[in-house]
Amino acid sequence: MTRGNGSARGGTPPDGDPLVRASDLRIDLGGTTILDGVSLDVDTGTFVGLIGPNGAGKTTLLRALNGALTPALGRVEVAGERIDRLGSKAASRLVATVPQDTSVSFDFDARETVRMGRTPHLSRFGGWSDEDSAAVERAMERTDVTGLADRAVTGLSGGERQRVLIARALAQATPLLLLDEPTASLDINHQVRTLELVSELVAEGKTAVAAIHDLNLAAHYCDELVLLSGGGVVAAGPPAEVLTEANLEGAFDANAVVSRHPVTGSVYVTALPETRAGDAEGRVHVVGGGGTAARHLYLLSAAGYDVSVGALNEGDTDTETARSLGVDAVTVPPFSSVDSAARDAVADRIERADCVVVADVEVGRGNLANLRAAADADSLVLVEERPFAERNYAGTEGERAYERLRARGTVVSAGDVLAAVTAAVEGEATDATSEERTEAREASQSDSSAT
Ligand SMILES: Nc1ncnc2c1ncn2[C@@H]1O[C@H](COP(=O)(O)OP(=O)(O)OP(=O)(O)O)[C@@H](O)[C@H]1O
Repeated sequence: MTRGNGSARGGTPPDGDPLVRASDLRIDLGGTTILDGVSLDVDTGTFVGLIGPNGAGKTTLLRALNGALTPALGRVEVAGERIDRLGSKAASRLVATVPQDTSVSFDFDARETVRMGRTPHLSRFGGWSDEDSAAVERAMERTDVTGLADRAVTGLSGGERQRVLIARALAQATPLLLLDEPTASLDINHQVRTLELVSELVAEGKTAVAAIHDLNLAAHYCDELVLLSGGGVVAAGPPAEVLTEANLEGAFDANAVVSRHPVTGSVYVTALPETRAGDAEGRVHVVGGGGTAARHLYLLSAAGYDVSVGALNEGDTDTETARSLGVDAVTVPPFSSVDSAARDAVADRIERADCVVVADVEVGRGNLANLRAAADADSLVLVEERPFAERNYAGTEGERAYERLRARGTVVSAGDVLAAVTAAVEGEATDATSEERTEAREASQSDSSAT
């Protein structure tokens, strides 16, 4: 992107330039360098999320972007203007900030607080126009604080006060909106409503930069993320490029699994608790799919078992979980059925396993090969969250295969899998006799060869 030479007119950057350009910033506070070598371009009409661990410098960067802090090196331009060289009124027409700390010392009511947002637009004589009043009422409606208008802000809850301060920033009608932890004190409904509102404003042409701790909200709502850590930018770009397991481990020192949210499709981060690898010994193969195996893969791996899973389709959430846990996954391409190579690979895993777990899978054609293969297991644990009798698989091949497994496996609920596997691996018998196992295996083999 080339740099323009012209200066801003009415909050618009010179042609083709980003609205915000921070170049090679170094920021020192209290004699310590907090950020160094930080550069950031934010195009008009984008919603950028600043993420990073506590103390990474998100607030510090926002304060540099609004001109409250002057960098030791580098510069911040908003709409082509050096923000630290503008007078406060001119800067306040370009940038509105919703601070992290919403405590206020003044005893205004909510409407008066929102009206403060209009100050940079008032004439020298303080004339108050219909447009100013309309901007205040509109900002209060959009942040759902009209009902609080006459309440003293000091008497509002933290979340209510935060929404009033967002309204004040909206009333300021600036091209750039900076928000420091805008959802920190909000209930789940107002978290979503606030970020939906920011998204709407961005769709209408505003530009927003927000420090957001909740990585999943950030991934869902922001166009781009900037990951700060160790005094600099570790990664920047679309959420899927920034929220990788390697980046999260490097920046947060956290063990996290990155997948897609099953409902929204957004990148989804699950932080896993710090687990010391358990000392369980043995091999466990899991049959799953569609997320049914994920929890078992995690718990069995954490317990110390050598875990394999499959066959799964590439792209299945269980495949992604297996990959991030380092679990051996037998896979086939998306939407493909289990081919002979995968069948052999699964048979090999099952033969070597001390126990096979069949997750609460859909019993149907997609899993038929896996269910039949599981019949060869010496020790079998079946997970049933819904009673089998309530499922309507009457007469299908899947049901026949599954019934054979049931005849010889231990049926448990999802929470009991680890205990059942441990009992099985340590040699405590499943509730089927060896005679039943042999019969089931023979029936399974004759069934397989018939199809
Ligand atoms: N006035 C100051 N003097 C010295 N150090 C400061 C000052 N203000 C902030 N810091 C330090 O700068 C670092 C960055 O702080 P900052 O508040 O920007 O981080 P943050 O990423 O917003 O953190 P959090 O997620 O906890 O809100 C911290 O180590 C903080 O202690």
